Amino acid sequence: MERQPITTQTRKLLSRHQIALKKSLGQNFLTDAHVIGKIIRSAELDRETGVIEIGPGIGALTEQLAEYAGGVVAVELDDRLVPILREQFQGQSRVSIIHGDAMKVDFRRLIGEHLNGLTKYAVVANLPYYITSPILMRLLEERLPLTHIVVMIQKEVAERLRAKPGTKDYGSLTVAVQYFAEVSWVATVPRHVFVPRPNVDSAVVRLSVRPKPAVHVRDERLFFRVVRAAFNQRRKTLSNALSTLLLNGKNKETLNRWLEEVGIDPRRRGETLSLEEFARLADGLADHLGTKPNGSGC
Ligand SMILES: C[S@@+](CC[C@H](N)C(=O)[O-])C[C@H]1O[C@@H](n2cnc3c(N)ncnc32)[C@H](O)[C@@H]1O
Repeated sequence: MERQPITTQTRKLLSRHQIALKKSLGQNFLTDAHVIGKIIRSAELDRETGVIEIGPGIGALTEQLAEYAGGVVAVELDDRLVPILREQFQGQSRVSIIHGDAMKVDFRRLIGEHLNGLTKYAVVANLPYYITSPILMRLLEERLPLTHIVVMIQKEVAERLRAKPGTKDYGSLTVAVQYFAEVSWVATVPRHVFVPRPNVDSAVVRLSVRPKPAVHVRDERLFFRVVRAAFNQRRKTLSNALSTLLLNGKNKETLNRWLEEVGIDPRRRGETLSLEEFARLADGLADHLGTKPNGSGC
């Protein structure tokens, strides 16, 4: 019922401002109030929660975030949309519109400047799909004070985030995201609720950020190097994939012995390893290669 008005509103607004949407900026605007409702409910907002929104577009989601959250900082890259947003939220002290690139802005500073005094922080967004993986990794790796992230992303990528070992969707993004957060599926979203309609279906997922990573590792950098190496050459055995990376292909026998020491069969493929096994493997290798203090991961 409510779909028609939002679609009409969106089209009218864009045409009034003579804005042709840019595919290169991932501009597919959400026009379904029910889907917006699902995102909002999953975000569990209250007046103590500050929200960072990435890519507010013309503000359909922003409006609802402002209704329920204690404050909203919305970061939009397209300079044609920023004045429309500023006009729309004029006089609403809880909403700050920032013109900037979500891959570059200093989120910690935005929280300090615009969401000061709130006690919880979340990211809620219908993401521009071309930055999905790097922005999620950025948000998680920087260890921002976020309790959760609720995002609409391409369904295919959402499947990768929640994948289990040994499946085709399981990859380095899965391991990295599940290391930092617990992933839950909120909703599958068909392509027809967007203007313009994208070529793929979408999904809303919630990442509940873990107070501590899912597994303890002694050298986080090495852990992520091992994960990347294992998936870079998915069809290779661990023995082959890791010896290329860690030992320039030399000393495969030594590496096999190290793998066996931690109870991992060198003939296995990396894509079959659970997070716990990757952690055990990385810690075992750290014993032989030396460790570095834990710092930024991937
Ligand atoms: C999928 S649309 C979502 C729009 C709106 N939130 C909605 O749900 O209808 C993505 C938005 O992100 C903006 N965007 C694209 N790249 C961005 C970036 N690097 N930083 C911030 N915003 C970006 C686009 O201009 C667009 O407004």
